[in-house]
Amino acid sequence: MTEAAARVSNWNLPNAITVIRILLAPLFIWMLLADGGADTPLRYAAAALFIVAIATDGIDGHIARSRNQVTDLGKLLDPIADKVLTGGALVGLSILTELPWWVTAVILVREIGITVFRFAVLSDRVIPASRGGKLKTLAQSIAISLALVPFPALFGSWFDWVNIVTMSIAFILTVVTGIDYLVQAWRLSRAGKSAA
Ligand SMILES: O=P(O)(O)OC[C@H](O)CO
Repeated sequence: MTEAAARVSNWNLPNAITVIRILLAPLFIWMLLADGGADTPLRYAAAALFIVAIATDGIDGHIARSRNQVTDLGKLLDPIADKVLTGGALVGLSILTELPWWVTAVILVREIGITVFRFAVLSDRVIPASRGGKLKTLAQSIAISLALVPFPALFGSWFDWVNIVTMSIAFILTVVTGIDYLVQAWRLSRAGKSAA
């Protein structure tokens, strides 16, 4: 744990917002699947809840920095909250057959992999989200938000292409930033071996 982060209490507003984001995920997934994904008010409500919950990602980080309430717990929990929400949405969309399972599987393997990596090195250091990781989460959030609102039913099937393009960008960024973390992990393990 870093010394500065160790002095700040974990009981603070930014961490509370992050925990609320995690707790909202099961409700969101239930709302998405309850009507079988049909174009009903519940589907729109699920999309709205996802957008509000994922938007707080920037808010908790901003509050933490502006109030000097950055904690190691927050650095660890924040990416987990994002992954619970985005992962839940991707699994939900695949269950509804609106997104191929292989896309969801590759993204989940990357997201779970980096989380395991974060916990594996926890005794040495906390690995915060990289710039690339933040950009990837933004791209995923946009792609998933667009996929959750049944835009093709509203505006026509050309909107399917908007979904394919935005999800492809999110997918590529997910894989590229995942490889970047793998390189980091490899460098860390080499540094550890040469220090031993
Ligand atoms: O790619 P990660 O695991 O660093 O996650 C990035 C975070 O979700 C950004 O808030």
